Amino acid sequence: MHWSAVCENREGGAGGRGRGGSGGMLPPFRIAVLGAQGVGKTAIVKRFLHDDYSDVPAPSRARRVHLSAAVLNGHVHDLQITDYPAISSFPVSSLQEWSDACCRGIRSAHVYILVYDICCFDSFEYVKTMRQQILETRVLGTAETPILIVGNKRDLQRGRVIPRHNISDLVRKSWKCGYVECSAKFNWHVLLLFGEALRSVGCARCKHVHATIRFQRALRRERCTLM
Ligand SMILES: Nc1nc2c(ncn2[C@@H]2O[C@H](COP(=O)(O)OP(=O)(O)OP(=O)(O)O)[C@@H](O)[C@H]2O)c(=O)[nH]1
Repeated sequence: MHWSAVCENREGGAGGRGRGGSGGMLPPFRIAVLGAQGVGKTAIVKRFLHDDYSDVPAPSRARRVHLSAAVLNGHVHDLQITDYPAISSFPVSSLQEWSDACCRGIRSAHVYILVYDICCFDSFEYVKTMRQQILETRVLGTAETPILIVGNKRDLQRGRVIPRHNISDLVRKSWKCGYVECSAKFNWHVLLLFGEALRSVGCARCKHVHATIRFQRALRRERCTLM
């Protein structure tokens, strides 16, 4: 068994066409990355896709859609990772979603990655509110969309504003969500968090082995190529 990933550099506002419809490939996993301004959403995505990082802040005004593909046990899965700017609220209806260009596609994500900055209390409050709004706007009777909470800037651990165990207990035990702390700057646990996200989507072909382990194994064997 192996896990490797090949990521393309197709980016844009409209999302483009995935490869899910062709050649019998599976439909794309849509991953939405949300969080308050400056928490490091773009840095995380950039680190994951391009192994690149910059200390220069570049505030996003529009959402950015990245298309990539993961090869799982010989099957190609399209990934659509959307890096959203800090939205003021989660759209309550499809109409609201489509009337705000920043929010397009947000309600149909397969997994939400909610990022906060471990040194910024307000950014955790943002995540709390966003999670609540996602739960409230979910269409009744539909399957739950997994939510992964991510504490970024782990390298600034000394400036942490809420003890890790408090957050992790709340998130894991009460919210029943996954929790990962990472540093986009130092590339700590970035791969792990995307592995968690994919695992939570319930990828049929990776349910027996933790997706993260596959990523890491693949990387060790140099089977994972990020272009
Ligand atoms: N120390 C440290 N700084 C980080 C880390 N990740 C991001 N940053 C810095 O935080 C700032 C904001 O990062 P962005 O990736 O632009 O944050 P964002 O959430 O995409 O911001 P908006 O798009 O404006 O909402 C930049 O100066 C980054 O260099 C990290 O892991 N550690």
